[in-house]
Amino acid sequence: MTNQRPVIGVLALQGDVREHAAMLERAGARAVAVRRPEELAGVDGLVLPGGESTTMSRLLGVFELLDPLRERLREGMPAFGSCAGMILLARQVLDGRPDQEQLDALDVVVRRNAFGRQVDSFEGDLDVTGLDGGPLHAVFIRAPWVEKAGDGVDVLARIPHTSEAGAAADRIVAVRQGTVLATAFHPELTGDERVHRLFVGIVQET
Ligand SMILES: NC(=O)CC[C@H](N)C(=O)O
Repeated sequence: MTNQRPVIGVLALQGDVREHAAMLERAGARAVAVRRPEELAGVDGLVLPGGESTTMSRLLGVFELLDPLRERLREGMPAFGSCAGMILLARQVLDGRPDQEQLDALDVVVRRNAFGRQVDSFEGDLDVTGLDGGPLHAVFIRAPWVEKAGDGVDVLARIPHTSEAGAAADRIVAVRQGTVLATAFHPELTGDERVHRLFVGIVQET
């Protein structure tokens, strides 16, 4: 579907739905909210925003989206998960709730609230593979990190070695596996739509 304006859904159960939609529009897509299976059926790709992965996992069940979403991901629908969205897309979560559901669309193990309770939120500049135009300013909010990535997963960004990084230095915070993209941070909050552009490009190529 190269060169067309793709229709990209934003999972609208929780989180920065409007912000993601605005960034997608700026990046050349048409954004629609997805809350029902019929809405999911009509999109070319899906953004899963941040929020609380335990709650979002429960709401996916309540809104009867869990099976249709798994099915579309299995069929290759492109998806971009930010923060809690990254957790949902992962194969496995550490420090999650035993009953939280995984979509298993990314061959990664993520650690929830990985940066520790003292570090609720922080910001920093990251080099992200595939983004032109210099480092990306990234906002982390009770963020996960990728503890382990499978062979088919491209690591796009890691926490840099700085004096304050401590045990977080080198941790993986952005990944791509085929048509599935995920960031531990919130690119919808900084006014820089490069990550959304990358995702719109993935959808157009699919
Ligand atoms: N900003 C976020 O999405 C936070 C994620 C949240 N800590 C979770 O476990 O799902």
